[in-house]
Amino acid sequence: MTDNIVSIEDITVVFDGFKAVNGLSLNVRHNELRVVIGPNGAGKTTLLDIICGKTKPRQGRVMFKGTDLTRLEEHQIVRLGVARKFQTPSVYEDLSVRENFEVSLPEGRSVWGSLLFRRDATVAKRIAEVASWVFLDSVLRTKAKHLSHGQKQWLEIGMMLIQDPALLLLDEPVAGMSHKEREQTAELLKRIARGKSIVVIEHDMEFVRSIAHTVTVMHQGSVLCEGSIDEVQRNQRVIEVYLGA
Ligand SMILES: Nc1ncnc2c1ncn2[C@@H]1O[C@H](COP(=O)(O)OP(=O)(O)OP(=O)(O)O)[C@@H](O)[C@H]1O
Repeated sequence: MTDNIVSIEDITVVFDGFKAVNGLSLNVRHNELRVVIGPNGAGKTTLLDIICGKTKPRQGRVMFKGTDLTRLEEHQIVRLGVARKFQTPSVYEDLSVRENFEVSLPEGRSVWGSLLFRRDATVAKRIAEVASWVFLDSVLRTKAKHLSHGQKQWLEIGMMLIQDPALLLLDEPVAGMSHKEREQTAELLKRIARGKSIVVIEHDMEFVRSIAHTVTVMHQGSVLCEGSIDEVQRNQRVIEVYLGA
């Protein structure tokens, strides 16, 4: 029995002859909050794209719950328990916060367009619970378009949580957030990681320091080093890559 929720094994991705990811291997444990950092173009977003099935590698496997995700379609990967958040928040602007949660529920998806599924007590409880986790319980009736940028980021994280995934993939979740919102998001991610695994791409080193269990540094499509934030910040090759970038 492996302690890893996801094992990325020797992945290579080629775009027009260019190796965006080059023989990359990475393991993420259950209930781990892993941060991936690296200079622009290091292949961080491509890594998340491979796990969620958006990009197919030329070589390698991504093992999750005994299944090779590289053989599955994106919607099948979502159903297995992998949720992805892109850099820009993507919420339904004209729907309220509550409705955004409703359409994200596994039950809501099949009737999308009508919103006619039962608003039973279980659904209401689940929405209230998630709304409170992501600091939106007081704005459940507000249309998403009236939320601040930070609140939209939280809403999207809530829309992932409501599906109860085992693994969350987050691309720069605190971009555009205020200092206070960043602190709240750090607390949120730490709380989520008590029961789920998270892989987060982040540039803000103060934020990274506040959340990371282990930091993976990517460079030119491969893992340059892995360790605690202090270990990677002391690493001579990491310093060279960042100064030379
Ligand atoms: N669809 C694509 N077609 C061609 N090249 C691509 C494609 N997607 C990414 N690339 C290239 O692959 C490399 C890795 O890109 P990726 O977006 O994964 O890097 P990143 O580490 O996330 O960078 P950033 O921090 O700037 O977001 C870059 O050189 C990028 O230009």
